[in-house]
Amino acid sequence: MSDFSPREIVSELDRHIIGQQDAKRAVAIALRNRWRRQQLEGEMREEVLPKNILMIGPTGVGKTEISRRLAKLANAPFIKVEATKFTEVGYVGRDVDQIIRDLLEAGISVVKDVKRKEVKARAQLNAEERVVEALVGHGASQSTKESFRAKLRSGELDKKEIDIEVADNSSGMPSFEIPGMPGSQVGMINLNDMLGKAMGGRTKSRRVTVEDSFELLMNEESDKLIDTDQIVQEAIKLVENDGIVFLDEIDKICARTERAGADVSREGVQRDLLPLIEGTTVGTKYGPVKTDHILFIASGAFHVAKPSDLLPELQGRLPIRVELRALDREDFRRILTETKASLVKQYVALMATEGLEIQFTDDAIDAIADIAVEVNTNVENIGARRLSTVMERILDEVSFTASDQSNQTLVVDAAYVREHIGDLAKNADLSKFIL
Ligand SMILES: Nc1ncnc2c1ncn2[C@@H]1O[C@H](COP(=O)(O)OP(=O)(O)OP(=O)(O)O)[C@@H](O)[C@H]1O
Repeated sequence: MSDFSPREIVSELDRHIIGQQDAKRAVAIALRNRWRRQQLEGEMREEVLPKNILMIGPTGVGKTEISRRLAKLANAPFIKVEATKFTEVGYVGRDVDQIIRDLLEAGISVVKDVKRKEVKARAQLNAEERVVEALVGHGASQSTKESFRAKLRSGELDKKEIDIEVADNSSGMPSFEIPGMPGSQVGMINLNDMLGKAMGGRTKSRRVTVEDSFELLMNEESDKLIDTDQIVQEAIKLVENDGIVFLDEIDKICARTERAGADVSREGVQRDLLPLIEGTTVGTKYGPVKTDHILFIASGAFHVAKPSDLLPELQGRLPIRVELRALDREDFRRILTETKASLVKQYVALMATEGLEIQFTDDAIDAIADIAVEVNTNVENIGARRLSTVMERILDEVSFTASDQSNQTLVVDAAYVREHIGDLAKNADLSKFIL
């Protein structure tokens, strides 16, 4: 859990996302409130529920990005789910609880990463010991071992091939799921695990170079040092207290009174989601997970349906409303140049690996922003996502030829941009396919 103040959270988000201050502010408060809750004791701590957020705004303006960055900042487990996934044909009560199971898997990865880092130094030593043994054999004297260890550390032996024993995870047995049974993973017997344990963990011998053996052995050694049960317990706690679920396209599961039929299932989805948001306990193969304090960020364009079309109970559970505005030309300019890993910076860095220096002039940035606005207006407004397709098109040729252009400099100016987009942007039919 991070102890950033709301102001610090916003300024951290500012490095990646242009504008949308209201949304940044709302998520910053939500995150800080979680920290505040953790400082409370006893009953009060349980009583304080998260103030879930409803983000309203067109596609591609930063709704997901803000939430994802927030989760990263807090090292919180995060998943994005399309609410409409549950209205697809064949839905028949598809398990919304799966959201929480997936979130727990995300939580387990977060905890595992942290633990792996903690034990890295020890795992490294253990892995080294195994490589030395593979090189000199069990019976070798301490002094032989030491001299090989020194050679190993100097990288002298990197290319030498050795045989190592690693765990054999392929049991030859296909894993299976029980189709049509929601929640079938709960308590499902994992045959692979069972067989693995019964046989005391099988190993197989592999011939690899010293260099490659390290990664294999490091993973194995760090997993040995980490207590799996402890990881699961910590992950469950992390998910319950810090988990964030991003529910996209919530407006698409609003029931519109005039079209009954298909909407029955939509309202059904809202009803299914409600307990998760209100707080329930979901069974997972690792144990029960309480959802009371998980933060839900719902989002939608709400072009047709309005937030007031949601079930009243759901409206009540999404008390914080923030609007994200459509992006304009100036925003596009700033997204291209000011964000930490902007597309422009990414292309410059990629081409630099080939020894080709690319310089974007100011008027090139203007031109790219203009084209993105043009195509968004004429074809379909997909927000900042348009920048990726436009940039890809402009740099298509140089991406192909960069390998033959080392030690050169390419200046991308407005003329270059126009030349490589040509009339595409003006031709709505063509742009539909290419941009
Ligand atoms: N305001 C912004 N600043 C910087 N980058 C942005 C901004 N808005 C969008 N982007 C970029 O555009 C892409 C799409 O944005 P994002 O996934 O946040 O869309 P969204 O608003 O969640 O839309 P949808 O509801 O369709 O998922 C991302 O790669 C993101 O980095």
